[in-house]
Amino acid sequence: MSDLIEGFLGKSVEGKKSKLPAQLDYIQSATGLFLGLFMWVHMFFVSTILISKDFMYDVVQMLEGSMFLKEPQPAITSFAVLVVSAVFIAHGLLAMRKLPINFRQWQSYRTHMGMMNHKDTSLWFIQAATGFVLFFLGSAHLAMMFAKSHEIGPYASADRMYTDIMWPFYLLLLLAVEFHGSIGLYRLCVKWGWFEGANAKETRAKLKKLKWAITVFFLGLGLVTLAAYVKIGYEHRDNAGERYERTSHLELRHDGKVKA
Ligand code: HEM
Ligand code: HEM
Repeated sequence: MSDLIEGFLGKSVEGKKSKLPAQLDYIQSATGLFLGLFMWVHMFFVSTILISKDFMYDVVQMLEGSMFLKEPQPAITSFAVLVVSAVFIAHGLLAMRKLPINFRQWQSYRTHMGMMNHKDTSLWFIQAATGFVLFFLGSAHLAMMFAKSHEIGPYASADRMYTDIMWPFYLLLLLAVEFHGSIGLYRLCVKWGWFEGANAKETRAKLKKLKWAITVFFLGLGLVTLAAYVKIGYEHRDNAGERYERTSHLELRHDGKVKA
């Protein structure tokens, strides 16, 4: 009954407003923070190809449990994808509350943005637009990684980029996620007053510089990594589909021994 009254009047029987919007905002920030930090770790894993094919191969095997299991299990990757997807979906659903949903709201936002000419308001626009792109491309990537977790490796990933012509998809995803993620983390710091210190204005200027440095670093790293996969895919084009074999046969086994 009390739900019904609140549903009609927007207030509880005692006249209090629901705490739910604030709680939803909190969950949105927490999921955003998780995804933002996950993407940093993810970019380091993916860019191991820049060190060597063997190194990327070893890292993939390790993430598939080679240190503990007799045989590496790609199902572990699929499980990790499910966990990340759950957070991704929760974040996307909650974020949708913030998007202008009809022409009137959209017009009003644009007018305010133009009149205020305030950089942080314009940043929100970039975040909403890149979030919309991520909704499609991010979901497709996660579905692909879930279904093809056994096809991750120096050759399998590179063949996907070049022979399966997935590099334009990854280029768009990379641009969207890097801008969205670093703007998001910056906005999180401002929103919750993290690292505020004595002079909030000064901190905001510093945070903004840091945000740009992080965007440039991860975008640069991502582009070089993408180029490396495309190059390997191009060189491997006549043997696309063939799996990578380690060049040196030193391998750390699940029992802790080194196999030659
Ligand atoms: C389904 C795809 C996604 C959509 C639709 C989406 C959309 C949004 C929107 C509209 C906001 C601004 C919310 C506000 O003004 O309060 C936001 C915030 C944020 N997003 Fe996303 N996003 C998505 C995926 C991601 C991913 C993959 C990351 C990781 C890089 C991420 C990280 C963040 C962060 C850190 C925030 C700041 C949270 C806050 O202000 O409370 N998002 N997202
Ligand atoms: C547990 C979940 C995830 C796994 C296992 C995973 C795995 C991978 C792998 C193996 C690649 C290399 C290319 C390939 O083999 O196709 C890759 C690239 C990429 N992923 Fe993910 N990914 C995950 C989540 C995400 C999420 C949530 C996003 C952002 C929405 C994302 C964005 C990207 C981007 C932008 C690239 C290209 C990076 C570059 O070339 O520099 N990934 N991912």
